[in-house]
Amino acid sequence: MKYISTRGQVAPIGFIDAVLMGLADDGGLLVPERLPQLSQDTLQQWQKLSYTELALEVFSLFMKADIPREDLKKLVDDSYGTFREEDVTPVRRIHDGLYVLELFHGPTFAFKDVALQFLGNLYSYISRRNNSIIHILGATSGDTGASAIEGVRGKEGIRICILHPHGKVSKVQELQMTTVDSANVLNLAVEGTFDDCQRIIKELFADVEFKHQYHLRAINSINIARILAQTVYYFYAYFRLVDQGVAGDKINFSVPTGNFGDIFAGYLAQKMGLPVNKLILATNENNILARFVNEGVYQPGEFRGTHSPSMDIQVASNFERYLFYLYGEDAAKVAALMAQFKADGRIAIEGEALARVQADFAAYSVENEACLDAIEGTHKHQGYLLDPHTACGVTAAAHLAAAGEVTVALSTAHPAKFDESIRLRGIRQTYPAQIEALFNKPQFQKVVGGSNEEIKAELLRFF
Ligand SMILES: Cc1ncc(COP(=O)(O)O)c(C=O)c1O
Ligand SMILES: N[C@@H](CCOP(=O)(O)O)C(=O)O
Repeated sequence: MKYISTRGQVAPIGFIDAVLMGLADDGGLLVPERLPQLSQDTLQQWQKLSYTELALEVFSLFMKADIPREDLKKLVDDSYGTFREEDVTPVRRIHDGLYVLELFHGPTFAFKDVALQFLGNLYSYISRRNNSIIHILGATSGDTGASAIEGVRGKEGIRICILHPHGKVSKVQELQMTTVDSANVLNLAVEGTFDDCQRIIKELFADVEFKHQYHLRAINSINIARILAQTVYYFYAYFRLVDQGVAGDKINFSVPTGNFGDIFAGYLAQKMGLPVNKLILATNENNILARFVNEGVYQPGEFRGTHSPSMDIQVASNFERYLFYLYGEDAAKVAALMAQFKADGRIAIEGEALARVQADFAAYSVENEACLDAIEGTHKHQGYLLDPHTACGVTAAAHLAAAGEVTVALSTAHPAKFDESIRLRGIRQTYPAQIEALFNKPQFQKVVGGSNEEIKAELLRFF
């Protein structure tokens, strides 16, 4: 399998080169040259596989030309061996129409671990195999940073610098990132929003000379490995519902969305042949993506601090990957649209293209109080505690799933990570021991203003 850029100016490259390139050198994003098409027979054979067996099959489709199967198996086993549940991503029934796919049983209690445990091990593997230097630069609204740091802390040949918006992540997220006392970890707390952090790293990656000179690598979902790893649990969830005899022909997935990575993984799974009815896109009040689906206008609005801070995102990285498929893999069209977005700050579509978007996704923007209502209601009536991001997905499903449809809501974080929001409705929870332990540890982070030059200087000192 080769990988190409959404903007068409990168010659096809193999999987390992795609991982190392991160952001495509022409400013676009890498995607598989062609998507595998799964037959009914293959889906039937996969039905009985464990999570790790399934991951190995899916990964093989995309990576087998670059990584021998026994090495890939070891990477998969090591990555998912750190999860607290044997099932890795178990599915729980909330009621007949609603199931929750728990993606938070990894080391940092968020769905990011599913891809980042793998990517951390993969970087280690590449570093050993190619004797290459891995300097990771990432931006986070809280979960990616903690997960990426956990994936590579103390690993030889790897250094990681993470930018997070100062004071805009939850206390547990901040502690998870900043209590890691390791010489290969640098936390920069930027005076700004997540969008500022993401813009800075993208501009630094776009400086191809700088990127190559300092061996900069990405762990955000601009890295295609992240998306591919996240497709696995859509298949796994579907198979578990089939086991329980509730899947019918097709099921809905409801996905809390910020950077458009997680739902884009579901979109790819569907394009590969997974029987999906509706892909429900849930946003919080930072609702650029819901407005795009419902009105056809992609334009950042005013930043809102919400109860689901990890989704306080205006400019969604993976949107460009979706445009590529929306316009029939026409890279010139994508390049023109992204140039227009850079110049005008908006993209507007209508007619047939908008109809295609609305066939691909149903979207709902969840207001702050509605998010808390869902947490309180589900806790009271079903005895299940949702985190605020998951609560956005559950709320969107309640609005957009039709009677008789079955929806799997992706549960992207453990509620303990967002106790500030949950307490607002008088709910008291007990922290898992690993999270409780964080409160007694010293923190290591540097607050920075956030100009590109300042960040560059920090990187040069660190790398
Ligand atoms: C807990 C949580 N839920 C949902 C999301 C949204 O995922 P994505 O950015 O892949 O759309 C994020 C991060 O963005 C997150 O950390
Ligand atoms: N919510 C994310 C934002 C970064 O998204 P990514 O999927 O591109 O890494 C976070 O927790 O950092």
